[in-house]
Amino acid sequence: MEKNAKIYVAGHRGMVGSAIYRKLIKEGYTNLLTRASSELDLRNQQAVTDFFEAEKPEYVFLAAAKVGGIVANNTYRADFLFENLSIQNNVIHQSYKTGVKKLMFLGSSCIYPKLAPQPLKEEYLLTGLLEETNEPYAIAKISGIKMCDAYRAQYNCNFISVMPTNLYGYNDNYHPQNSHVLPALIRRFHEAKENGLAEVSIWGSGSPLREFLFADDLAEACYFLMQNFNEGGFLNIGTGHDLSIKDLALLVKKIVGFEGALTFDSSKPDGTPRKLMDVSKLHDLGWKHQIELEEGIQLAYQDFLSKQQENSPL
Ligand SMILES: NC(=O)C1=CN([C@@H]2O[C@H](COP(=O)(O)OP(=O)(O)OC[C@H]3O[C@@H](n4cnc5c(N)ncnc54)[C@H](OP(=O)(O)O)[C@@H]3O)[C@@H](O)[C@H]2O)C=CC1
Ligand SMILES: C[C@H]1O[C@H](OP(=O)(O)OP(=O)(O)OC[C@H]2O[C@@H](n3cnc4c(=O)[nH]c(N)nc43)[C@H](O)[C@@H]2O)[C@@H](O)[C@@H](O)C1=O
Repeated sequence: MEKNAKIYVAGHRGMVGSAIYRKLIKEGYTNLLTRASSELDLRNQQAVTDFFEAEKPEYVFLAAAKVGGIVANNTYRADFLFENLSIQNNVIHQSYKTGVKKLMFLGSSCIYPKLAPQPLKEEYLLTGLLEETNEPYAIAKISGIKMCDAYRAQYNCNFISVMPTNLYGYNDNYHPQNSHVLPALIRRFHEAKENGLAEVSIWGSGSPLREFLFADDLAEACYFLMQNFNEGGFLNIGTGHDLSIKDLALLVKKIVGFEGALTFDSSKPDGTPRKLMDVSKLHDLGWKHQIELEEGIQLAYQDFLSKQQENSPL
């Protein structure tokens, strides 16, 4: 990508979009295009058409989506399907219509079958039933991959797809019910420590295994792949290591400095037992993560605390 290329970062205010935006600024890109959802609702087909015709970006990072944890996915099933299909249909189609040179679509590790062999290889897609709690979101993400491939086949569009594992980092979503596990635990342990609570409740059994990649590492991978990956299908992006939710909780507990006990709330869903990404294709291309989990959680906790002090919305 030329340094003065017009690059649209869709979702630039989110955790992933803001990390990609920071990376592009650091690399000296001077012509970045952004819109908040309040300025441009990507579910609105006419608004997206008008925007692309007026702005004609050359490159697009599609990091705008309706995103949330296991309970949010299972509660707002229709919204996760409709909003994500609308956003990606509009952005991918208008990218084709206006001649975008390259687009990156961000999917998620939830696309894989619930009980696929581990670690998950890209070829395991659509080889089994999906995890029920996030099936709508997964169907939308699988559709995004297939749409990029269909536009490559029919219109020769260079639209690539990447599948990140669970992410965390700066500007994460700390909503008590709708967030993912890692930010949820940072907030819950912090508030328990501040309020002198005796125990903290962890959703589910604590037995599921999850892999976590720091969002700025993901941004590095997205930048690397935007420069070096020009094929159909998709690539896993992760660390290649996972841990149990119980061990994650004990790590967050230690970092936050909460000294009470853990309890496990079996009324909440465990979701997929494990979804460790096979990242050998990405490693073979020459990229590997840099930020390990303990350091990443410390960085995320500092960001959480700074936002608390600013009283900015969590
Ligand atoms: N977080 C995670 O663990 C993982 C995330 N991903 C993927 O990464 C991408 C980004 O996720 P993440 O950064 O965590 O999500 P966030 O919720 O932090 O950010 C999502 C962004 O999408 C924008 N957005 C949502 N709806 C609309 C809309 N209707 N019109 C315009 N913009 C909209 C929001 O804009 P605004 O702020 O202006 O409202 C927001 O900035 C998604 O594709 C997600 O599937 C993949 C794997 C794991
Ligand atoms: C990225 C990925 O993220 C989601 O899938 P998920 O990984 O299952 O999501 P999660 O982070 O919410 O849960 C992981 C595990 O953690 C346990 N857990 C414990 N305590 C809390 C807790 O307090 N909050 C949450 N959210 N989970 C908790 C929880 O019970 C589960 O066993 C989907 O968006 C999916 O579509 C997707 O793409």
